[in-house]
Amino acid sequence: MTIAIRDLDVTLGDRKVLDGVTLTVPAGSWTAIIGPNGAGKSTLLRAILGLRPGRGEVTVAGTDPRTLKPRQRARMIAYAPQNPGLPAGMQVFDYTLLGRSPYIPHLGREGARDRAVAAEVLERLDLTGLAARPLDQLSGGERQRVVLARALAQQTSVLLLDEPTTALDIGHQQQVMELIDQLRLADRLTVVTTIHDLTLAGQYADDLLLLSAGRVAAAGPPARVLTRAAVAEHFDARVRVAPGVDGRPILSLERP
Ligand SMILES: Nc1ncnc2c1ncn2[C@@H]1O[C@H](COP(=O)(O)OP(=O)(O)OP(=O)(O)O)[C@@H](O)[C@H]1O
Repeated sequence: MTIAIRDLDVTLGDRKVLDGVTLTVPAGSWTAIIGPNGAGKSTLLRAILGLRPGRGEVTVAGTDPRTLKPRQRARMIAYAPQNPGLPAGMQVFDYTLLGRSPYIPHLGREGARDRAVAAEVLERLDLTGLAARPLDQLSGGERQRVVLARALAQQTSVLLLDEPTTALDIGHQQQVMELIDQLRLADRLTVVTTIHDLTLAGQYADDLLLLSAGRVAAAGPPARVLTRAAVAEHFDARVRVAPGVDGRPILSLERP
């Protein structure tokens, strides 16, 4: 499913948080939204979900998500927020099963297939051993993977992930990014993630969108967007940028 945004303005309170944002994410591709704190990255993800009113065009597979009922939307788009409120006391397995809600009839119960999907997702995220653990007894990184598990259990064609790797150790970062990439290739998922680790973003995404103060500062393949000058200008950081083995940029901080 292709995501298309044209000239999107979003105002929150009295601030214009997104200003004339245009973005196309072709079906089956991965775009990472990067930018400094407060640039509008999470707001843009929520706009793709149809949860941020704004002026301009937003479509997912030709449909404006703002016109969808929550259940319809949840069958099309899965969203893993940055810091979701987790129901304390609920077990990991039951929380993951919530991802199946859009497929369970009203007043109905989940079926064997729903339980199988939840179990499989937990297995792929290395969480099977935690299935019976209450959510309030998880580490930050475990919690983050459980939120992703719930989103993956929705089995949608579009996956929106807000900072999916921030709390993860390097091994789990790699595992999560590889898993997202495998799912994308196997099921032709369209993926949009916000991400602060610029090298990680550049290693996995087809395209990067650099937001700065609500505007698109640069967009395109990682090597074109992640330049020393752009990082200096928009993040106020000094970095060295070198091409990795596959030509994708590797950034390292330089001490001033
Ligand atoms: N409900 C709101 N009302 C008013 N301003 C808001 C609201 N939500 C977010 N903002 C402001 O909008 C701007 C963009 O916020 P957003 O969360 O989209 O940034 P971000 O790029 O995801 O930041 P970060 O990297 O820190 O997560 C920020 O300045 C924030 O303070």
